[in-house]
Amino acid sequence: MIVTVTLNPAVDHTLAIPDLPEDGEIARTDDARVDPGGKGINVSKYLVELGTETTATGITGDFLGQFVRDSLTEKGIDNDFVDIEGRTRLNTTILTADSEYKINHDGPAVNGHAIETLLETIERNDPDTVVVGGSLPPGLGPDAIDRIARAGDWQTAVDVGGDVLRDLDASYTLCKPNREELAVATDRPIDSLEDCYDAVERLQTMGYDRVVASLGADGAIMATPDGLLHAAALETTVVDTVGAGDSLLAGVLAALERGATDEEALRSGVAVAAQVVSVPGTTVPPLDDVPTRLESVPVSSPEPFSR
Ligand SMILES: Nc1ncnc2c1ncn2[C@@H]1O[C@H](COP(=O)(O)OP(=O)(O)OP(=O)(O)O)[C@@H](O)[C@H]1O
Ligand SMILES: O=P(O)(O)OC[C@@]1(O)O[C@H](CO)[C@@H](O)[C@@H]1O
Repeated sequence: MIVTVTLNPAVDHTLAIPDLPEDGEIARTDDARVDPGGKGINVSKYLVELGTETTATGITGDFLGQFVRDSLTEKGIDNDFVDIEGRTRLNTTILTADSEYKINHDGPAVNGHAIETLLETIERNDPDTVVVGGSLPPGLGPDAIDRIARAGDWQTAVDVGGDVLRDLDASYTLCKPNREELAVATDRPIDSLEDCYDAVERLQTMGYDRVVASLGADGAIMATPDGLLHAAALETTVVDTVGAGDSLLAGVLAALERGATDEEALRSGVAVAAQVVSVPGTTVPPLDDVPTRLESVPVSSPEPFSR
C-alpha cells in the first residue's frame, strides 16, 4: 500500500489559448479543464491507473478542498484528508501554441495540530511506503516531513523542492528532484549529464537510498545502491508537461512495489511519463500498455552496473 501525502494540494485549472492576450485585452476560451492536483495526489492518480493500491492523504480546506476530495472519490481513488479552515489553492496552467505558463498560489496556512491529525491518518491507512509530494504550505517547514518519515515503520519517498531536500534530516528510500531542484539541493550547477551523475551521487550521501533525477526531454537518471542508470526519454507528442515528474515517480514506485529491479523501475517511470506529457493537465491517460513499452526505453550506465 502506497499512501501519498500532499501537504499543499491544488485544484489545477488548465486552459489553452493560441497566444497570451495583450495588456488590456481579454482572451476567451472554453478549451479548459479543472482537475484535483498536487504532487502526491497526482502520484496516487497514476498509481491507481497502474493497478497499485494507494490512498491519497494530505491537508485540504474549504470548497476547493471539497472539490479535490469529491473528484478523487468520483474517480474511485481512495482518499483520507485532514480538513482545515483555510482554502485549498487554485493553480493555473496556460497553454499557448508554443509555451506553457504556470501560476501557483502559496496555499493556506497550516499549523502543527493538523500535522498531528495527519500522522494519525497515515497510520490508519497502514502504508508500506509513504510518498510526500509538493510544496510546503505557509506555517510548515522540512521538520514536518521528517516527522512523517520517522512516525512509523514505513519507508518514505519525497518529491519536494531542492531547498527542502537539502534541509531534510531523516532517512528516505527515494527522492525525485528535477534538474533545477537537484542543482539547489546539491548547491552545484547541472549543465551536463556528468554534472547530474555527480549531483545524484552527492544527494544519495545526504540520506536518500535512491535518487531519481528527472531531466525533461533528456529523460531521467537514477542513483541506486548498485550504481547509476540513465534512461532516455521516449519520443512522444508533448501537449503538457505538468504532472510529468509525478508520473515518472508513480511508474518507478509502482514497479519497485511489485519487486522490479531498479532498471525495470526506471524504464517504467519513463514509459509512464511519456504517456502523461501527451495529454493536457493532470489527466490520467490509459497506462495499461506501459509493460509493452519498457524494452523501448533506452537505458545506459556510465559504469559497470550490477543487477
Ligand atoms: N519533452 C519530453 N519528451 C518526452 N518525455 C518527456 C518530456 N518532458 C518530460 N518528459 C518525461 O517526463 C519526465 C519528468 O519530466 P520533468 O523533468 O519535466 O519533471 P518535473 O519537472 O518534475 O515535472 P512536474 O514538476 O511538472 O511534474 C522526464 O524524466 C521524461 O521521462
Ligand atoms: O506548488 P507545488 O506543490 O510545488 O506544485 C503544485 C503543482 O504544480 O504540482 C503538480 C504538478 O506536478 C500540479 O498538480 C500542482 O499544481
